[in-house]
Amino acid sequence: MARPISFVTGNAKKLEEVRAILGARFPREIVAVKLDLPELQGEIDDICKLKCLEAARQVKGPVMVEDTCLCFNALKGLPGPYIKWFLDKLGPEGLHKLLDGWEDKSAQAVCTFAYTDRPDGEVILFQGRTEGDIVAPRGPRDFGWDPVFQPTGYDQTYAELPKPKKNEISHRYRALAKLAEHFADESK
Ligand SMILES: O=P(O)(O)OP(=O)(O)OP(=O)(O)OC[C@H]1O[C@@H](n2cnc3c(O)ncnc32)[C@H](O)[C@@H]1O
Ligand SMILES: [Mg+2]
Repeated sequence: MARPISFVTGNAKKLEEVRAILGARFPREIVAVKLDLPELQGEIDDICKLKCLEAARQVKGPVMVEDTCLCFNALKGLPGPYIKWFLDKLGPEGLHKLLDGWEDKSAQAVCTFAYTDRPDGEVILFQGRTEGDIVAPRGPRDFGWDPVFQPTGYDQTYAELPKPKKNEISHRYRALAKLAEHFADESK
């Protein structure tokens, strides 16, 4: 039996969604490790790789980490990986206001999982992307920027959509589908 994978995150909501999306079909056991890892500035792939290697150093075994970006097309992809700090300071209303001067309200939610089995190992990335628009906040405020992100083709925000629906179309779902495929092949 392959060793369990530690999912290292400081975000309980991410963990809840990962568990709901992967469900019982996933061939490896996932163990949650609550650590707020440092994130370097830079491009998303590099941020994820370094975060993953740091997690492996601390956990000393197979780990996965995840980084989520919210990229406004009018702002050439910003806030991107810095969305956490923008959200902390501006709140959902402020995120929507950032685009006041722009006609283009489109955005992409991007989720990148990184996996490695040891601190000096290869890091594999799995990325998922969902397109949408930034709207005035609607719906419950229990998870990040969900109230301002309305996925393309829907008239509800992520926050308003029933959880199982979000988990069928989300950036996180799409990234986890790739990760699950990788581990399904590995276990054959
Ligand atoms: O410990 P980690 O896994 O890094 O957890 P974090 O909360 O620091 O998460 P990120 O560094 O990836 O920053 C992403 C920000 O976007 C938020 N976020 C992540 N996924 C989201 C989702 O599906 N819907 C809404 N907000 C989300 C999250 O709360 C953060 O404020
Ligand atoms: Mg973080």
